[in-house]
Amino acid sequence: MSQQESNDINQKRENSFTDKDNSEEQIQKKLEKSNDSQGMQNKKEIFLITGNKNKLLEFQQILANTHLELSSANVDLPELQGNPEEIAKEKAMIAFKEAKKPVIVEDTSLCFNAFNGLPGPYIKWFLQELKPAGLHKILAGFEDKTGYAQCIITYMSEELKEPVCFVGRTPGTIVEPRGPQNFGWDPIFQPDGYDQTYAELPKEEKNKISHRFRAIDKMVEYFRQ
Ligand SMILES: O=c1[nH]c(=O)c2ncn([C@@H]3O[C@H](COP(=O)(O)OP(=O)(O)OP(=O)(O)O)[C@@H](O)[C@H]3O)c2[nH]1
Ligand SMILES: [Mg+2]
Repeated sequence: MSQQESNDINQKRENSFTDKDNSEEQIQKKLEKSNDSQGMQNKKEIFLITGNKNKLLEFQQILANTHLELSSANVDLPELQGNPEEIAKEKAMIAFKEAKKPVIVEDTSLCFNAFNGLPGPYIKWFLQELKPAGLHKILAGFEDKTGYAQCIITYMSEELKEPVCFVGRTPGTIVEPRGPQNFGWDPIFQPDGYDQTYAELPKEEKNKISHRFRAIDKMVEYFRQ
């Protein structure tokens, strides 16, 4: 990477922390507030930074009966380009630098096999412009409608040289939208073995088989040791 490219990336990071809702001061306030929820005993605290309310809700539901106690801060972290693991690791490094304490972040991909894994980590921007129905339509010219949902949770702390990743994948098919439209691409993702989409499934069912559940399960094991 050239010096200029490296400067540009650093500038992008600086800018993302000086947006009006995301100034360094605002972020520090949010992070300090989250420290108030400490003081739990016999439970290990994990600190999640995400700007996505629905993700946070699923984390809370899935972790409810585990030895992990979740606290969180609502910050939409910058995401650089790269493959899903690179993006997730970089996101964790930025989060750790800001939080100055052990932190987890999560990055979700929706991958189409006909597109060799794209849109992948860029699904957020595709979804924003095309909506779930348009996402299904872009596969019209392809016979293969299969894909997978992937969640990468990344943990970073002072003891680690680099972030640790926990990857969860759920295979499925991209279908016409069915079910409530309140969470992302849930209405177009039908997991293998089910005739309902993520959106149509009761939340308890989604949380037993989802990409997020599978990644969280690996993380819970890691923290048990
Ligand atoms: O139907 C869905 N079921 C899910 O289980 C799910 N998990 C994430 N998403 C969406 O996929 C994109 C990921 O981007 P993403 O990982 O960068 O998330 P984000 O930017 O919203 O939050 P964060 O990065 O602050 O944590 C965003 O559009 C999310 O809304 C989901 N949609
Ligand atoms: Mg994001």
